[in-house]
Amino acid sequence: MTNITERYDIIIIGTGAGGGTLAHRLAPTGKKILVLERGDFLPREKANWNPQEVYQKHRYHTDEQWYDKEGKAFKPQTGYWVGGNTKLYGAALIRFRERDFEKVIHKGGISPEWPLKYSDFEPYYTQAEKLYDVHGKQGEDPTEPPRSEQYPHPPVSHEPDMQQLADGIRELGYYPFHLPLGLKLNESDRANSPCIRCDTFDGYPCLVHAKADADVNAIRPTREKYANFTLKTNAKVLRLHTSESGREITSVETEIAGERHWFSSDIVVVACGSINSAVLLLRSANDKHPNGLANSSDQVGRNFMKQLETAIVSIHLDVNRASFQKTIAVNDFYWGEPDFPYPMGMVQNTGNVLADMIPAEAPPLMAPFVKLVPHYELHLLAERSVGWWLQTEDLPDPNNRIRVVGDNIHIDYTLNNTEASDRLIHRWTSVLKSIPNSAKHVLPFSIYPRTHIPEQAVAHQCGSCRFGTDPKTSVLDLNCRTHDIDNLYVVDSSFFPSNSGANPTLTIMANALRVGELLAAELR
Ligand SMILES: Cc1cc2nc3c(=O)[nH]c(=O)nc-3n(C[C@H](O)[C@H](O)[C@H](O)COP(=O)(O)OP(=O)(O)OC[C@H]3O[C@@H](n4cnc5c(N)ncnc54)[C@H](O)[C@@H]3O)c2cc1C
Repeated sequence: MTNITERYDIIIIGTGAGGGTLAHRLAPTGKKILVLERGDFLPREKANWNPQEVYQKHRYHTDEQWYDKEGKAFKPQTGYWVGGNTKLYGAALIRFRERDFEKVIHKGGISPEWPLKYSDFEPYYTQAEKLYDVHGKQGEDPTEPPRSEQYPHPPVSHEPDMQQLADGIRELGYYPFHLPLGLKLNESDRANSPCIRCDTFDGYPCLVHAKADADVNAIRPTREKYANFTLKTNAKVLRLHTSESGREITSVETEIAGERHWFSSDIVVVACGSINSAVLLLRSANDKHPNGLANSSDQVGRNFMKQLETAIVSIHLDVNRASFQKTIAVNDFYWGEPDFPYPMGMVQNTGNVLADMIPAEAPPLMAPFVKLVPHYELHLLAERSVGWWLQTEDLPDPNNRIRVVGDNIHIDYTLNNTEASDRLIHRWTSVLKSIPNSAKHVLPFSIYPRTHIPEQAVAHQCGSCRFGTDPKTSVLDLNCRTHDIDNLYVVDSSFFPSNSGANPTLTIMANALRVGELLAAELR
């Protein structure tokens, strides 16, 4: 028998893009909200911007060990903080394309139709862009979906060397556009701008809190303003318990400072990120739900996706003087090209390549070189680099799944749709090689080492509890409520039926605002 420590109207587990945004949306209802977050506030310290600490020592990643499909242990590149993975994200906040919500034939299979369409998400994309300070420019990207409003902020400008590169790409007939980014930048008043356009952005926490993340933009302002909002940090939820009928969650078992607490509420929202949400449901198995909570369909944990990701570095003779390099994106190959009529994905800058990042991220082609050269040469290499990030949609496969074995988390994942990704790498490399020599960075003998992003990079994780109308093939209904348990919701990247080739987080935030509106009406 458990003693309920405290009772609330709603409990939200996790403070990332899903949970943090939902909490922000629901606080004005005046309902008693408890947010449980296993991490702490990420410390503000000089190490936030230290590439050695961040990229080589993984200072802000968990020490946990997970297991791949062969049972081999690996350290996941994920962090447990207030704000979740948005503390470290690159803040590229981009809408899915209209066709991403439809059934799409890929070279490697089928990306299924979503039960809701772009038009259902559009108003919430608009709200999410405002909440997360998105800077962008309409009319540059030929694949962009219709918008009801302009971007809330002007695009983040290209610095001169990046502008030259964008011009060179455009001269070839492509459409480079300003990457939509969530940050607090005022380019017309740089002296008072919170964002200083630094070279430590993508993958780094922001020391000056100028990145628009779920901690700074959602959780902190909510905590300051609303007395009905309670945040407990270092509060790891271990298990959800149900009533005898199995139809309601009756308590949320949580470990805080080594002690067990049981909280209860009318509504419980799981927002632990796609992997940990599935893990929590699976770990909470009981007599009524022997395969895990909300898992009568055997779909919890399945259809896990994370995109095919490749980093390419172009190295040139001239120094790249740009301080904040993550500004260019290209979608010309998003839906394929005439002789490859299948989606290939998106290209964007990675942000800066710094000397201390190279040993950690060294592409195979560079690895032997990196071992041999002293730091000074690495520095010369880094300052002549431009980083590119290529991402291609992976397709839902029931065998790509999250499992819990004993206490351990297993990620059974096999890459698919690889031909489309290979094609994108090949095409982008050929574009870089063809940029007219007038573009400062590109010389005929530029080299293009690349690395496939490995399994431990689970940044774009999604899809382990997909939403749908059929309880036999989906875990959540269209409101992200579990089909099996009346007061249980999952509001994070888990709900995606497919992944798209775009970055996932704006869609996670928009969905949290959509579900928040429904819950606010229900709680009234
Ligand atoms: C280096 C990096 C760069 C990225 N760049 C981009 C980008 O440019 N654009 C983009 O769109 N996306 C980017 N992403 C991905 C983005 O961060 C995620 O899509 C997003 O954070 C997912 O939101 P979420 O709410 O699903 O999960 P998360 O943000 O991971 O939040 C989950 C939260 O739940 C908490 N939690 C987990 N388990 C428990 C538990 N048992 N009890 C209590 N709390 C728990 C976690 O601590 C965390 O706070 C990037 C990610 C990384 C790591």
